[in-house]
Amino acid sequence: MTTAPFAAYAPHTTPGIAAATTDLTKVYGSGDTRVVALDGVSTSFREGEFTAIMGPSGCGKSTLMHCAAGLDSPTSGTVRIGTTDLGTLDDRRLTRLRRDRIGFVFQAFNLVPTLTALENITLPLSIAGRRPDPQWLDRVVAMAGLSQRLDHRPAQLSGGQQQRVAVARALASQPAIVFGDEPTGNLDSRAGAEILGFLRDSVRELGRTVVMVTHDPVAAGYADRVLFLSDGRLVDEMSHPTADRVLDVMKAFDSRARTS
Ligand SMILES: Nc1ncnc2c1ncn2[C@@H]1O[C@H](COP(=O)(O)OP(=O)(O)OP(=O)(O)O)[C@@H](O)[C@H]1O
Repeated sequence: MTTAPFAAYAPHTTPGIAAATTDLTKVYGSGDTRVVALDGVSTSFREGEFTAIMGPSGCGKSTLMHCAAGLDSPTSGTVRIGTTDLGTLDDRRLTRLRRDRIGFVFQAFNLVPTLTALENITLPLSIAGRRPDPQWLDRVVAMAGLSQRLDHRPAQLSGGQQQRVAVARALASQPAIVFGDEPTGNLDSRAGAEILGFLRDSVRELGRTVVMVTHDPVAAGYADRVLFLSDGRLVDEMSHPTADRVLDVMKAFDSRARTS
């Protein structure tokens, strides 16, 4: 395991890179309450790749995801989505970029209860005044296994089905990258496996790029690559992960935390 600050891939505007961070630092508070949540994180997310971000509680996973997705602004460093440096955008253009090029899936499904599944899936496009591409939408809905549920409202769907609606909603605009923050955190293992399979298929079959924060080594085992954060720094990376290998790295974090 590497212990020095870890730079996974060259963080430049290389073709084939969906998003990249360079020397990303995020500091919350000041004085006695100062917390360095991210401490110089440089990494990139290749197009058509599924990346999981893992690490002990409080290591900065959500902060990294929120900064990379333009939901939070870094203290210093840069974030690029494709070739666009988010630091150069005013609020209006940043909002538009998030709407048009980024999909989000959170632990809470965040569906509108009065809308049907189909209306929820197409809501961001409707708000943007865009019409969904019918062929794309059909593929996403079929992949989500929701073809027979499109007229149902969220209360008529299981938790797993609701999260599948949320993933379909994230994919509906054909985003350059989808960010997930613990997308299986509210689901039992079977429903979670369906969501993870759906995210993986969206990468393999639809060519999307997915970045997911998770605590769960089984979830990370669905990814192509796992980045490990510790104390706001990237400390390791694993390609072609398995749940067992991820668990071994997480146990090493735990034992270091106990002995330090
Ligand atoms: N708004 C905030 N104000 C102050 N400190 C914050 C804020 N958000 C996060 N932090 C701190 O920054 C550090 C990183 O938090 P973050 O939520 O990114 O970690 P995490 O790895 O996602 O944690 P968890 O796995 O527990 O969700 C933590 O020490 C946290 O307490």
